Amino acid sequence: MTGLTIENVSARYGAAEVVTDVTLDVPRGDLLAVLGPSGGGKTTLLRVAAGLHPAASGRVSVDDVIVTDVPPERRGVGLVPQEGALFPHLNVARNIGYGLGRANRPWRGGAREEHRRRVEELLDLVGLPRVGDRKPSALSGGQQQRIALARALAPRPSVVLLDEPFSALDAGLRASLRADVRTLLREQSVAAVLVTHDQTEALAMADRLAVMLDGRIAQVGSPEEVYGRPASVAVGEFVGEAIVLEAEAFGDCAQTPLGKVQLVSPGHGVGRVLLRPEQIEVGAAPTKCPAAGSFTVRDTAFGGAHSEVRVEGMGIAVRALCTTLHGLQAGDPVTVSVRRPVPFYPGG
Ligand SMILES: Nc1ncnc2c1ncn2[C@@H]1O[C@H](COP(=O)(O)OP(=O)(O)OP(=O)(O)O)[C@@H](O)[C@H]1O
Repeated sequence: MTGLTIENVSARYGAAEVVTDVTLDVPRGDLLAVLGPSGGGKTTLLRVAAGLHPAASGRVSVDDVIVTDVPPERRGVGLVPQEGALFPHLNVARNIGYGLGRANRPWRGGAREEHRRRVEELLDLVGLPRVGDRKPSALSGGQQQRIALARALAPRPSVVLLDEPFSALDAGLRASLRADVRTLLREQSVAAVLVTHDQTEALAMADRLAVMLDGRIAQVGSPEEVYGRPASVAVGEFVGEAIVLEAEAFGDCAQTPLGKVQLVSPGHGVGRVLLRPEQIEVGAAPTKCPAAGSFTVRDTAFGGAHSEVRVEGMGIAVRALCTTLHGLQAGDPVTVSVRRPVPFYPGG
């Protein structure tokens, strides 16, 4: 199943290149999340894919057809922009109808009936069957984004591009809407690209995750790969909380302030390792003869499924996420170890 292919695409505003040599491939039914800091070029990349901004070089294909020079409405690409995407003066049905491209065209044969049926089908699809007559202002933020999605899906595109579609919604609504949208996009078998700077959203929704830093794709992989084996410290620090420690590697292991750690692939010499708070295991230290170089608890915070223990020692302070606090309290001596192998990045 082909979908969207972006090959060696660069894009500029005047002399400034903001997207550099990007290559990405999104099969139908898959969702690729593009995650990156503000100003990294994510929106510009989407606009190039949608045909709303010219590529300075490279090419864009939809279902194996090169569309780099095809106008937006003929590319088979739907766009769900950030908030405020609906026309306020049109009711919901007409907003969706706009996506069907009926503007200024006469009705012929059963076209009117067919159009009405498709709009109803789309309203059902996004779970809002009875709001066709309402104005967008009479809908909640989440409902408006569902309608924006229905409008994008109306002409049965091969590709749907979503530009921070949930950014205006509160956390609870966001979580439920993103699960619904994910299911819907998969059922419709479209190739979807979601642009976001929200790591949780990207990790939760993506089949594959691309991290975009300074206009370039710094890494593409499954969410687990990118989170667990970031290609660089910069990627690791952007995708989730990172603990970066000085290290000296000797083969499969490295010496760090948290003791000896196992490496995901062999390394040598000085550099850094990157780990996640849930990889740190904290245990009560023997009180009679505590080992030299042990750690003490700075503070704890019970958090239900995951509690937080902040420990300090050996000149560093780290935050560990644990499933239980084991009765630990501030000032308690503890031992600290690292679960699972960690990536090593050579260099001072
Ligand atoms: N119309 C424009 N004219 C000139 N420069 C622009 C224009 N739009 C964006 N830029 C610049 O291009 C760079 C990339 O912007 P872009 O909006 O693609 O980034 P982004 O990763 O989507 O950011 P955000 O997450 O804040 O939306 C930024 O430096 C931005 O200032």
